[in-house]
Amino acid sequence: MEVIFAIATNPFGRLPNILKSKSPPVPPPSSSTEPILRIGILGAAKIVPDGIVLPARNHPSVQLVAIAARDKSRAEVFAKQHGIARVLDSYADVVTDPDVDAVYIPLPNGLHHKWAIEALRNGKHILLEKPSCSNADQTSQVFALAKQRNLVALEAFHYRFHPALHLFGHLVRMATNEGTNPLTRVEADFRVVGAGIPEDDFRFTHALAGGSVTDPGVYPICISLYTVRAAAGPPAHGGTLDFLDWSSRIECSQAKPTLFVPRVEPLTTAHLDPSGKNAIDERMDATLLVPLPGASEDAPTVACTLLSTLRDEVETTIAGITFRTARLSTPTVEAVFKDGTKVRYVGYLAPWVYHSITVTQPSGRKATHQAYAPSPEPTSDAPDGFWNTEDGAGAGIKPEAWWPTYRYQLEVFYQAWRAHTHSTSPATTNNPTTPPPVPPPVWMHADESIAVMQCVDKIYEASGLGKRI
Ligand SMILES: NC(=O)C1=CN([C@@H]2O[C@H](COP(=O)(O)OP(=O)(O)OC[C@H]3O[C@@H](n4cnc5c(N)ncnc54)[C@H](OP(=O)(O)O)[C@@H]3O)[C@@H](O)[C@H]2O)C=CC1
Ligand SMILES: O=C1OC[C@@H](O)[C@H](O)[C@H]1O
Repeated sequence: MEVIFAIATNPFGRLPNILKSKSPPVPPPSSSTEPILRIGILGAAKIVPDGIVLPARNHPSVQLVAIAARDKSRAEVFAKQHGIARVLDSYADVVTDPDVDAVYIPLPNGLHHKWAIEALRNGKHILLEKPSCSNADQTSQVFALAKQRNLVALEAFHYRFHPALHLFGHLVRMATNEGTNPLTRVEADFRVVGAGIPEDDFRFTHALAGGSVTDPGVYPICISLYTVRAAAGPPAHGGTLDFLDWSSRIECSQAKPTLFVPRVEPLTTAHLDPSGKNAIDERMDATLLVPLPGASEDAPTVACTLLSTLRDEVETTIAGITFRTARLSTPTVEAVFKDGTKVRYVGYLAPWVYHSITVTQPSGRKATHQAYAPSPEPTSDAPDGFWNTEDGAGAGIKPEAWWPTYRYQLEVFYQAWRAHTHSTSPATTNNPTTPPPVPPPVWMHADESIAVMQCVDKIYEASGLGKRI
C-alpha cells in the first residue's frame, strides 16, 4: 500500500526511472578488451523479459544467443519479439551448444535441478531462478557440481544485489549499537496477489515443487537470514561464516498452511501429492528461530515470522453476494531490537520502483532513507558486499537510479564470469588489455542458497505437508 500511495502522490518522482527500466538505453558494442558473455535461455517463461532480456539489452558485453521452448513456433515468436539470436530445437540443444557460455534457467521449480545439472555437466555456467531447486539436497548437488567443474553458479535472488538492501543491512547493524542492543525479532512477507495465477500453474502443482513457500516464500526466508547476519556483523577475527553449521541450528517452531482449494472447472488435481493428499499451501504462516551467527549455543535466538501467499484475497458480502478481491500489499521486512528500535524496509523486491527504509527509535522518532543508486553513505558492513559509488560495470558504465534489481544481478553474474574466464583462459590471462579478474562487489554464496532451501524443507516438514520432491 505504501508503494501505491507514494507513486500516486508523487507520480513524476519515480516515473522517468520506471519507464527507463522498461526501455533501457542500448550502449555501444563492447570494446575488444571486454569478453562477451553468451547466454542461452531455457523456456519462453514470463520472467524472461524482466529477468534477462531488458538487463542484457543494456549490457555492452552480454549477448542472448539462443533460446528453446517446448513449442518451437512459440520460441520463434518470443525470440523475434525480444531480439534473441537463435531458436534451437530443445533445452538439451541449448545446454550443449558450443556457442553458449552460460544458461539462464527460468523453468518451473521442479525442473531446476535436472536442467542445472545438465547445463553444468556440459560445461555451462548457470544463472538459476529461485527457488534454486525443490529441496536442500538437490541444491547441494547443484552447487557441489558447479564447484567441482569450476563453473559460476548463481541463484537469481535479484533483490540481493540492489544498493537499497545494503543500506538496510547497514542500518540494521547500526541499530545493534555494536552488538549491545541485540536483534530480537524479524517479520518478513511476500504476498502474491493470486487473481492472476491460473489454477493449472506450476505454483499449484505438487510434482513441479509448487507452493507458497517455494514461490514467494523463499524471499522472506532469504531476507530474514540476511537481516540476522547483518545484525551479527562481520565474523569475529575475520574469516567467513560457516553457513551450513549455522543453518543446521535454525529451527522451525511453527508452520501453519492454508491449503489451496481449486475452484475453477475442470478442477485440477495437480495439488495432490503422490499419496493423494492436498500438499499445496496457498498461504503459509511460519516462524523460524535463527541463532545469531557467532553467538554462544545458549544465546537467545531471533524469532523470524514469515508470511507467503499465492492467493491473497479479501471476501466481502453485500446483499448476500460474496465478492473476492485481491488484497494489495508491498513486500516488507522489519527488524526489531531489544530496546524497541525498528528498522523497516518497505518494497524490498522492486526497490527501483519505490522503497523506503525507516528507522524508528524507542522514542518514536523516525528517519527515512532511500538508496536508488550506490549510496555515498557507508554500507561496507552489509553482508556479502555492497555497491561502492566507485564500483562500475564494464566499459565505464556506472549503476544508475533506474537500474532494476535484475540489471544489478546480471552485472554481478557477468563480473563473476569475467573474473573466472580471466583466471582460466590463457587467451585472456595473456592479454594485458583484458580487465583484471576482480570479483563482483556483491555476491550470494552457494551455501546460502543451500541454507534457504534447508529452511524451506524445515517449514514444509513442520507444516505436515512434507518436503518438496
Ligand atoms: N526472479 C523473479 O523475480 C521471478 C522468478 N520467477 C521464477 O522463474 C521461474 C519461472 O517462473 P514464470 O516465468 O512465472 O513461469 P512460466 O510459467 O511463465 O514459465 C515457465 C516456463 O517453463 C517451461 N516449462 C517446461 N516444462 C513445463 C511444465 N511441465 N509446465 C509448465 N512450464 C513448463 C515453459 O517453457 P516453454 O516456453 O518451453 O513452454 C514455460 O515458459 C520459476 O522458478 C519462478 O520461481 C518467477 C517470477 C519472478
Ligand atoms: O519470484 C517471484 O516474484 C514475483 C511473483 O509474482 C512470482 O510468483 C514469484 O515467482
